[in-house]
Amino acid sequence: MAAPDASLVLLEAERLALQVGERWLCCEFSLRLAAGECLVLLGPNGAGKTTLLHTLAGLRAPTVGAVRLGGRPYAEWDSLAAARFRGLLAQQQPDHFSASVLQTALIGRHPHLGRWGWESAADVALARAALGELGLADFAERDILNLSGGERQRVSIATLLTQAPQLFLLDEPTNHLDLHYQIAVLDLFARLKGAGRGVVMVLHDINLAARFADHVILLDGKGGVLAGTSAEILQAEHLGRAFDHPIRRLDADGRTLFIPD
Ligand SMILES: Nc1ncnc2c1ncn2[C@@H]1O[C@H](COP(=O)(O)OP(=O)(O)OP(=O)(O)O)[C@@H](O)[C@H]1O
Repeated sequence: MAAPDASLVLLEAERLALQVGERWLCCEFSLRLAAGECLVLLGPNGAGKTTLLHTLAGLRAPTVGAVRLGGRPYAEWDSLAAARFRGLLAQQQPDHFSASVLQTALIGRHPHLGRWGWESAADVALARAALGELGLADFAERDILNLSGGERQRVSIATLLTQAPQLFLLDEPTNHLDLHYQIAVLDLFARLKGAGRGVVMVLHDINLAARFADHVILLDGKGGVLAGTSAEILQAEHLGRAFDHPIRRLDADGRTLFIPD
């Protein structure tokens, strides 16, 4: 794999603040994600993680401040070019119609297709390879309406891999996944990060955040934000305050673990 070009800034947010209705989800903060880095968004239910992720994805405008993708505001991006640069794994997949797993994974190629929109043999090969990465090689002809929750989540991740963006924005990527696939999926994104991609993900598991994050943004659900390196933010005191529950830090075999008291 090529060494990451850390000088390439994939995503920046400057003096960002977000409001929904009358409520401020977060006060002003800034972030900068370079190629080869992983940022994890943490916080209690309703704190604003998905809203922040969607703002970083350019799906909604910030209330205050600016977001830049690859150095340019979203307004200066053509939507297809932006879809080739950043891809979003949404929290839920609204499936209304039958489609095969392979057809679904191929949706990831849409931003790359030419004028007539036909997928080539190379596109199909990419989709099949992505399904293989997620342990779905034998699922290509299955109907997405008949999959288990974890299988459907893996198809969504395969679709995002098929899209092959520079920057991955993941809303709870471990949703519905068993222990094996939680680690397998996060290891996969760690490898992509090592190859120079960027990763921003919402997680609920503090220990997975400790294992995979370089940077953390911790929302406390009352408008407060802590942003910094993983070591700076993942401290029992900060976490306990944000989650409104005492949390203890344990160090075992060179690993840090956080457990609720
Ligand atoms: N369009 C909207 N109008 C009003 N309130 C909204 C809107 N969108 C989101 N909210 C509220 O904003 C808050 C933040 O929602 P968000 O989905 O970003 O939280 P979250 O941190 O991702 O939560 P969870 O951990 O439960 O997924 C919630 O209280 C939600 O009800």
